[in-house]
Amino acid sequence: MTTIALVAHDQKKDALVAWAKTHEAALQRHTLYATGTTGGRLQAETNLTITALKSGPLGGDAQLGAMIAEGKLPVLIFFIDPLSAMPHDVDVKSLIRLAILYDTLLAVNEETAAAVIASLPAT
Ligand SMILES: O=C(CO)COP(=O)(O)O
Repeated sequence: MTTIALVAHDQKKDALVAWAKTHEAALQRHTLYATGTTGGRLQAETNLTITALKSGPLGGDAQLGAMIAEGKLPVLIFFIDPLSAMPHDVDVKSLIRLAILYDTLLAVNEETAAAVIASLPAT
């Protein structure tokens, strides 16, 4: 069982929910976290059990960054919107920076996320 965080910007939330439905059986074997709005969507639209943190712009990205820094989050699936300006751009950059710094498995699109999930031990 691996701890995984699922995060999507607004324009990518439909894609993440669809991806999570496709990979629901695999995701169920792991401990799941999400930022607030992403987590709410996943809780409403899948059968996954998810701990929802604060919404990204209100500190959710920072909470995930802290988990990474503390060695508590080895996998981050983060569907980033490359076409919209974000009020919390510094938080987004910080989260990505910490994921790189701590050698976190980081997926930013469906294909990479599928490969990451497939690489995790099932138990
Ligand atoms: O803003 C986010 C990531 O940067 C995601 O936050 P929400 O899931 O609360 O929309």
